Order: sequence, then structure tokens, then C-alpha cells
Amino acid sequence: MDFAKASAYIESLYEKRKLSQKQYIEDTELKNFGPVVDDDVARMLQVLITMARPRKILEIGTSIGFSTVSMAKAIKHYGGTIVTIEMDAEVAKQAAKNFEREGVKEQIELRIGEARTVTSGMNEEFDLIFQDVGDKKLYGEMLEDYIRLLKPGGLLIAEDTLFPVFDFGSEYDDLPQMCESLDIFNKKIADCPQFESTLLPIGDGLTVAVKRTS
Ligand SMILES: C[S@@+](CC[C@H](N)C(=O)[O-])C[C@H]1O[C@@H](n2cnc3c(N)ncnc32)[C@H](O)[C@@H]1O
Repeated sequence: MDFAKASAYIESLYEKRKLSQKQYIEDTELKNFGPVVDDDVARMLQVLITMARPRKILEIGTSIGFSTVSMAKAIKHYGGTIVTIEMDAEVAKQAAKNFEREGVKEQIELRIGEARTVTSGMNEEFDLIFQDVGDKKLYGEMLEDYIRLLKPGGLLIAEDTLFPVFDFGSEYDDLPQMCESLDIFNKKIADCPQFESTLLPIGDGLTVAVKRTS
């Protein structure tokens, strides 16, 4: 299959959607921020949320909040909530402005801080965790924390997991380390007895894992 052709066709089908990554970035004042998910990933998050109806979502890595807003628009229909964690205070401030602009600020609690530090102090349980943190080492290092924080039957979704097989050129200085960290995570989750999982070739690779109930 020609993936570029398939992707262009799929995007043409959804171009009338109100929330698009391009428009969201254009509407954002701040211009220097961590990359946000592609439209196909935003749609997949919305499909999974509409199907699983998670009451409580935890997102690691907010940036300007495109994925957060995409998820918030899906949970707004039934009254779910999102806790999202971002370390960069300036970027978080912009995300908060975007939540207000998009009419979803009531659904979202933004916690500013380092992801591992914030999650290690958490005792609450979540129905869905979306891992999209910039520091890719944390994917594997936080897996135990996610098992603790996820309810049985809960979803762990992780973005960027096909980095190990992408040809990025010189886009990222620390690419070899990022790829190594993501490869470690991919192997851990594939072998993890607590999860049923797969890796979808959308966005930069999207891992979808369900925590087993027994
Ligand atoms: C890929 S971006 C998130 C994009 C966002 N999920 C979206 O699609 O709209 C990753 C973010 O993780 C943040 N980050 C990096 N290391 C972090 C850490 N240790 N704790 C919390 N946030 C971190 C970065 O500042 C960056 O904004």
C-alpha cells in the first residue's frame, strides 16, 4: 500500500472537521513549543474515548494542549475529566489560554511540574493514560507507575512509539537516545503480562494497550 496516498485520502475525508492541528497552531500565540499530535492521532483518541467512555484521563506532556483539547471535546458529552501534566510553565500558560478559547477549561486540570514527581504523589486511579512526554526515557521508566494508576480495563495510549524505525534526518539532536528509550518501552509493553497491546502506524506510531482485568 502507498501510505502517503492513503494518508492524503483519509485527511481529505476529514478536512471539514472543526478542530484541526493546523488551525489550532495558527490560533496559538506562542510559537515555540513541543510538537503536538497529528490529526489522525487526535481522531483515534476521540474514537477510543467515545468507545470506552473514560471518566478520568491522565495526560503526560501537554505542550499547547492540542491532544488535551481533542480528548476534552470527546469527554464533554458525558462529563469526564482530564488531568494533564506539563513541566514548562510558559507552554502550560499558553495551554490554559487555549483550553479557555476552545470552551473546555472546565473539563481539564493542568498540573505544572515534572511528570515523575507529580505522578509519584498521586493516589487516584485513571481510566485512560495518554503518554506523550518529551523526555522519552520516561516511557519505560514510568510504566510501573502507570500500572499502579490505571484501573483494570483501563487504556494506556502512547505516542511516538515508531520513532525507532523512522528516518528523521537531523530533526532531533538526541534522536539515537530517544529511539533507544522508545525501543525499550515497546519491548516492555509487548512482553508485559498486565497489558493486551498493539502498535498502530498512525501519527509517529501509537501504542494502544488495555490493562487486563485478571
Ligand atoms: C510532544 S509534547 C506534548 C504534545 C501534546 N500532547 C499535544 O499533542 O498537544 C511533549 C511535552 O512534554 C513536556 N515535557 C518534557 N519532559 C517533561 C517532564 N519530565 N515532565 C513533564 N513534562 C515534560 C515538554 O515540555 C513538551 O511540552
